[in-house]
Amino acid sequence: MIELKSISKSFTGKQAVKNLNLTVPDGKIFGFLGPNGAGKSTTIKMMTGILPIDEGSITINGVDITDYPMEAKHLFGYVPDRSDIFLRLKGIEYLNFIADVFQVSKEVRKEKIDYLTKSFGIYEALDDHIQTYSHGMRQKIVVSGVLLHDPDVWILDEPLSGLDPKSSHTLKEMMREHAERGKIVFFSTHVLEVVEQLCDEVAIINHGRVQFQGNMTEMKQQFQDDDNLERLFLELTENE
Ligand SMILES: Nc1ncnc2c1ncn2[C@@H]1O[C@H](COP(=O)(O)OP(=O)(O)OP(=O)(O)O)[C@@H](O)[C@H]1O
Repeated sequence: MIELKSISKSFTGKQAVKNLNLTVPDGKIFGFLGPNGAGKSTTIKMMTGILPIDEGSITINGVDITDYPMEAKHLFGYVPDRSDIFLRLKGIEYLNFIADVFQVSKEVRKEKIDYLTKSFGIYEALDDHIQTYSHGMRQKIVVSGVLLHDPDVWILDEPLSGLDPKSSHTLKEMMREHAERGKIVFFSTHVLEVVEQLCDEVAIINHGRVQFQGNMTEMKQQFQDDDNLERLFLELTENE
């Protein structure tokens, strides 16, 4: 379970996240939906310990990210919204580096690297530098790195953007399998359709606050009953 308790974050006077509460249960694909600038990435950066939390606390499977950052970071894998990291490494060097950090054995890493990179169609590019990869290929190598060490909790910031339809389908299947194993898949998106297709549960964020949390049926009902949510719905569908 992931728990965010009354978290806030400001940037030079502007409050990006406001007293936000969220509980993400095990065994679910959980969508974090909101328009551009809603506060999704800022929240995710606090969940992953990249940004310090101004107020409030976050626990990942009971481990506080501020008090026990190393333990917490072993529990999750994170795909950032921008995948332009370690550009000077070759794809295979990056994956071996991640496998070393998370102490994945030689046999397991070979099998997983082969499986993941073949599934995402980047196996042939493993000896090239990440600098030469397209946005989608960079996304795929980062996703492969996360899945390589098999973390219980997946935290994915706009994971499907930039993926071709086949890889997008592959990743969605992997997300479903992970949730079916009782684990957490938490991902952000500004595309309502993705949430409708994929999620068991959703939280809708706007102007740094959670506007709604529930399952798909409840979400549709709320969209009909609530004028503010209906306006937000129109904003979200405009992006599709
Ligand atoms: N480093 C920063 N410095 C100043 N303001 C920031 C910073 N990061 C985010 N913000 C502001 O905080 C607000 C929330 O941004 P955030 O990136 O969390 O939104 P988002 O929901 O992830 O949007 P998108 O879908 O466009 O990625 C925005 O108004 C943004 O301009």
